[in-house]
Amino acid sequence: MRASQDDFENAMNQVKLLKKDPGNEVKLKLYALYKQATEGPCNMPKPGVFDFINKAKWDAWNALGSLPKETARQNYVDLVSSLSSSSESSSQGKPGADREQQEYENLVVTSEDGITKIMFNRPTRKNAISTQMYQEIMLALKAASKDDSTITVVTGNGDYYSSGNDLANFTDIPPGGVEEKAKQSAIMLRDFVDTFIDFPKPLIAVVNGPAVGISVTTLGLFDAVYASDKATFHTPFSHLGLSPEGCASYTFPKIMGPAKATEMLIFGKKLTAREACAQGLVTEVFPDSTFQKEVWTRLKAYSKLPQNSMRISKQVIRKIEKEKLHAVNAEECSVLQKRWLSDECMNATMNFLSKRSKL
Ligand SMILES: CCCCCCCCCCC/C=C/C(=O)SCCNC(=O)CCNC(=O)[C@H](O)C(C)(C)COP(=O)(O)OP(=O)(O)OC[C@H]1O[C@@H](n2cnc3c(N)ncnc32)[C@H](O)[C@@H]1OP(=O)(O)O
Repeated sequence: MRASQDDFENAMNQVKLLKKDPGNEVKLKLYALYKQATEGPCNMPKPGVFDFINKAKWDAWNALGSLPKETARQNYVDLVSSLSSSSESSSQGKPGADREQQEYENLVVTSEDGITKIMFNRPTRKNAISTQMYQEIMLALKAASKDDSTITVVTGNGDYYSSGNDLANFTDIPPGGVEEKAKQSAIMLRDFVDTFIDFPKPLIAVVNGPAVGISVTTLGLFDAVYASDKATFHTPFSHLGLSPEGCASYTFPKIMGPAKATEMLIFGKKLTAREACAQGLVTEVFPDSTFQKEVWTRLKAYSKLPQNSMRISKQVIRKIEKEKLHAVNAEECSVLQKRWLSDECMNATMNFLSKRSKL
């Protein structure tokens, strides 16, 4: 049966009631189907390359070609119905699944044997960190800081640990324009990094594969970093017209000395896991074939150590640096707010997003 105009209007109202943000890709699809259903094929002039948000909308609408209005209306209703049912089922909770703490879109968070594991879960995007994922990581870390686990582990699902900031974050421009986006992003980034600085328990990175950008810089704020020998560590900030974040401008020179930090943070030299270990960024490297088994055996043993003692020792070790780290974080975010608006950064991002050029 074809969707009626009433079904279509009901679906439009349902969209506003969704409990979970469906993400940019789905929102673009909804926009395109709505336009096609109400106006027919896209006949607007194509927006300029720097008009990111309108160009993305135009592309999505234009991609529907000559799809009939009735089919677009039906597809819109079907899509909203699938979103409504998945958001209902995820808000109902899962009886018996008490180890899984909360549903996240981009993370899998589990607690077992005194260990809370926060796993990045966007393997098809190499675990690139979307705006929503930054928020989810902050929420998961805040929850882990209060739960009864003794240690917290961050790792990645799939072949990458994380490819860093999702460069599509640059396309989601709010009505206030790109300056407003840069301002909001600087606030978000500062909160994100503050969450790592203030994390009260032993925080351990299990780096299962390559790490890029912010997923590398934040390692300087972890208490231990275990890496597979397949992992690499890459901070291509100059290539992207950017500057360091995650307190790396302070932690990296401190960890590896200014000369080695310069090679990474300014010249974008990619380190192997063994090189990163020799520089002190990584605690220990394991052969990939035995990585998971060896690391988790070790972590399970560490998680049995007295909880309060570990927490207090971390506090003693980190206390003297905390204020400094917060100041460094604030400064890095303020510098980045300007870098994001620079031609160097805009061109590098556009280059990646249009040609998918690799680092
Ligand atoms: C106006 C102001 C807005 C500011 C918003 C910023 C908010 C906070 C910023 C915090 C600062 C952080 C800085 C950084 O992290 S810098 C590092 C950014 N990362 C990159 O530049 C990596 C880009 N990716 C790549 O170079 C390659 O994808 C990679 C080498 C990682 C893997 O190559 P490979 O060939 O093995 O795999 P694919 O490229 O085919 O990847 C599969 C698909 O995943 C997509 N992908 C991967 N990484 C990213 C990414 N970081 N952002 C967006 N998309 C990514 C890739 O495009 C493929 O997609 P398709 O299958 O659709 O082509």
